[in-house]
Amino acid sequence: MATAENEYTLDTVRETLVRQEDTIVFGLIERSKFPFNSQTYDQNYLQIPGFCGSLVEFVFTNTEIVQAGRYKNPEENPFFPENLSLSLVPSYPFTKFLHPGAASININKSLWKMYFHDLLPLFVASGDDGNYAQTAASDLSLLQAISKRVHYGKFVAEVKFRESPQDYEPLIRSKDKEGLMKLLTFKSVEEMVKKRVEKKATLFGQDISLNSSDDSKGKQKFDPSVASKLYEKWVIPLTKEVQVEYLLRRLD
Ligand SMILES: C=C(O[C@@H]1C=C(C(=O)O)C=C[C@H]1O)C(=O)O
Repeated sequence: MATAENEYTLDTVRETLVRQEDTIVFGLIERSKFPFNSQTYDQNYLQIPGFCGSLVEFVFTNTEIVQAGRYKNPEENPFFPENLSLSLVPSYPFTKFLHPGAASININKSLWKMYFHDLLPLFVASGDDGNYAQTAASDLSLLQAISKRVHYGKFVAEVKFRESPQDYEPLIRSKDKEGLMKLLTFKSVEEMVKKRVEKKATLFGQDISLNSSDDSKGKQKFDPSVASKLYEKWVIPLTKEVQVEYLLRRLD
C-alpha cells in the first residue's frame, strides 16, 4: 500500500504496529497446529539436485524469488537477499520516506536464529505428524510477520527524528548508542504493547462456542504468555535496535 509521506506520524506508525500484532498472534496460533516436525529443519531430509539445505530454507529461498517484487517495498526485508534479482522486477513509486541508509539494515539472520532456536521450542509441541511443507509454510508467514514488525523500527525512528531533530542530532554525531536508546524508549508504551498482545493471544486463541458463558471455559489453542514473552524478549528490544541502527545512519 502506498502511503503519502505526510501520513507517517507517530500515531499512524503505532497503529500499524498494533495491526501487525494481530498477524503475529494468528501466526503463532497457526504454527502451533503442528508439532515441532524436526524433518522440516534437517539438512539431510531434502534430496533436491542443486539445492543444499533444509526444507524450510528451500521454502524461504524459493518463495522470496517468486515474490521478489515485495522487496521493492521499503517495509519488507528478505531473509536471503543474495538470491534475489530485484532489477528484473518492474518498479513502483513507493513513498520515499526513509533515509537511503535504511536499505543497509537487515537483521533477519538474527531473527532466523532466535525463531528456530529459542521461540519455536517455547510454544510448539514435540513430535512429528509428517506435515513438513505446511509447517515450513507457517514458519514462513510467522517469521515474515515478525521481521516486518521489527524492521518497521526504521519508520518509527524516522518519525521520531523528524519530530525532534534537535534532540537526536547531537547523539547521532557522537555515535551515542545508549543515549539514542534512552531517547527513543517509551516504557509506558512498551508495557501497553505487552499487555495488549497477551490479551489478543487469549481472545484469538479461545475456542468460541455459541453459548457465550462457555467461551472462557474453552481450552486455549496455545499459551498466551508466549506472545507477550516473544514481544518482551525479542520483538521490542530488536525493534529498538533497528531504530538505533537507523538513527546512526540518519545524517550520512
Ligand atoms: C516502537 C516504539 O519505540 C519503542 C519500542 C516499542 C515497541 O517495540 O513496541 C515501544 C515503545 C518504544 O520504547 C514506539 O515508540 O512506539
